[in-house]
Amino acid sequence: MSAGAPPLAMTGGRVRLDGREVLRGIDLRVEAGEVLALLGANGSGKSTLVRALLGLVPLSGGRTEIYGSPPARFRAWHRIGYVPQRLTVGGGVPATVREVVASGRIARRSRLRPFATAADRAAVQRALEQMGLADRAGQPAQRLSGGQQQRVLIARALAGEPDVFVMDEPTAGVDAASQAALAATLHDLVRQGRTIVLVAHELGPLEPLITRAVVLEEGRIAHTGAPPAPEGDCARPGHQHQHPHAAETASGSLTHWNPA
Ligand SMILES: Nc1ncnc2c1ncn2[C@@H]1O[C@H](COP(=O)(O)OP(=O)(O)OP(=O)(O)O)[C@@H](O)[C@H]1O
Repeated sequence: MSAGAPPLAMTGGRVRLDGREVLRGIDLRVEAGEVLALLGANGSGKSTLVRALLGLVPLSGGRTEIYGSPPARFRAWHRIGYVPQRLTVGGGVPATVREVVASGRIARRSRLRPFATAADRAAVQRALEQMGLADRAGQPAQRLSGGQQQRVLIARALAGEPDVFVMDEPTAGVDAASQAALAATLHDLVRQGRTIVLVAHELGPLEPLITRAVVLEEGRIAHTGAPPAPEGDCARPGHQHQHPHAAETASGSLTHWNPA
């Protein structure tokens, strides 16, 4: 890990899946304190990109670094909180909501401190409360609804108190009240200087937090620029944010982007 290296940096990143090039030369550097939204149509490569940034999908070309280290050599995983698109923990195992959320602390364990501490328990409880799950802590996670399970995954990442959150569609299937709770929680984290990368189709209440938007099209970065500005019609209550203007570049508006 090199001092001053950005949290995430990919250069010429390529990913091939089933013989098809899904990412085609991605240059993306995420600076500390940014709140980056990855936008784009279904299948444009957003999930693959966040997974590749974390080394969960191997690159077929280019390179990617986490705090200056290739993923295979990166060790400080407690600095990274990943919220995958779907529940991937507890499959077949009747883990409770609290157990799943507590698993977010595991990367903080060490040989010297192998057991859960009071600080671990407090962080888990705080994360459960932030995501409105405290009264469901003892329930099997598998029996929760899709939106509730998504909140469990967010709480798991929050519990780890990472420096960087990488969230793949954190608001998908999550009700309005929980989206607002997530926005408030992320707002606090941003004020504390945390870095957030999130994939989204609909930014909803997260929109004011976004500092940069990157739009993917068929595995390439088509546009990058300022976050959507809620003005005029967009400021109307109930406006459906489809955002063809989602990422206005300094050099001009992004009129070509049409979300699927
Ligand atoms: N394991 C895999 N094997 C083969 N192809 C895959 C695999 N995972 C994803 N793909 C393909 O890669 C492309 C990009 O998928 P990805 O899930 O990254 O898109 P996305 O932008 O996140 O889409 P969505 O908005 O629907 O979540 C798609 O065409 C998809 O079919």
